[in-house]
Amino acid sequence: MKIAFLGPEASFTQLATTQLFPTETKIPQVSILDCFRAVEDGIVDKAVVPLENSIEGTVSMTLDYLYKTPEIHIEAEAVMPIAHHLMIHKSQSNDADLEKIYSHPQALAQSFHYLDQHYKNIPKQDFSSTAAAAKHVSENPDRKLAAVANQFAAKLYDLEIIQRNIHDFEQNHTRFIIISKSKKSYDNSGLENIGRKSGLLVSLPEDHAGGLHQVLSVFAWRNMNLSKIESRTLKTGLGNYFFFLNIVGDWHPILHENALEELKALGTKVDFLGNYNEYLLES
Ligand SMILES: O=C(O)C(=O)C[C@]1(C(=O)O)C=C[C@@H](O)C=C1
Repeated sequence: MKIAFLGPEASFTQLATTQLFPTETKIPQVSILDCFRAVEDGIVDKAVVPLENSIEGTVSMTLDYLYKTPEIHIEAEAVMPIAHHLMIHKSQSNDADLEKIYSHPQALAQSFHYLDQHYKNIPKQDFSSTAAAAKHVSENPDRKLAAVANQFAAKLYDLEIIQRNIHDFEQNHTRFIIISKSKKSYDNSGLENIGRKSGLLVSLPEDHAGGLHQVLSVFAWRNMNLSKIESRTLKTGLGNYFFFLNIVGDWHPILHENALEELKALGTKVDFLGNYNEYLLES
């Protein structure tokens, strides 16, 4: 089996993928979009992508491509603690006169206050992943560059960590999802299972008073507990959104199927992403 992930080696997504699929063939991708494409085109069986971070919120690219590719489902979720470190090339003795700090936009955002306090005037530049940023620093020994990445990237790319744990809040976790075209759910008794949930994408037919209330009442009177509701722009004009919803627990074949039917009867477009396990990974 082939698994795509947002690479390169030593990205946070790779750390998650290795715990979820220790023995499978893992194929790094340059972007989240490439992970979706690899699944869509059948180049891989599954992919692992980040969905949400406890400091910075939703990874909007993942949500957008879940919406755009209705044939792709979620097989499982996995939550992993995230620690960011600031690192430079070993040939640079210190952080004086730093030229630039590179990282994935999520990592820069998760460390925003630290970087603002200590490196306010140093330009920050987005990179496709934290590991790609670390690799770039390692390939430019003569420049005064720094990266925000994890300790495995520092080791792999032979960089010096000059400040540990620079994320702004101690509790920093990222939720990853396994995506595939199969409607199966991923099961792994070797990992800590922390719950079960379903994912749904819902868009309303047109903006009208009480539209969202009607959608939510479908779940409320059936006593279905929502753990997340997020709106995201449809990109068809200001004020047009779709909603990503999580429902806690197992999928009840009658109660839940009826809920889907009722949502459709309200004129909403519903994409059921799956009923799946949530695991806790190690950092
Ligand atoms: O850049 C990486 O290393 C990634 O795996 C991506 C990613 C993300 O998109 O959220 C994963 C976990 C961290 O939150 C920071 C970055």
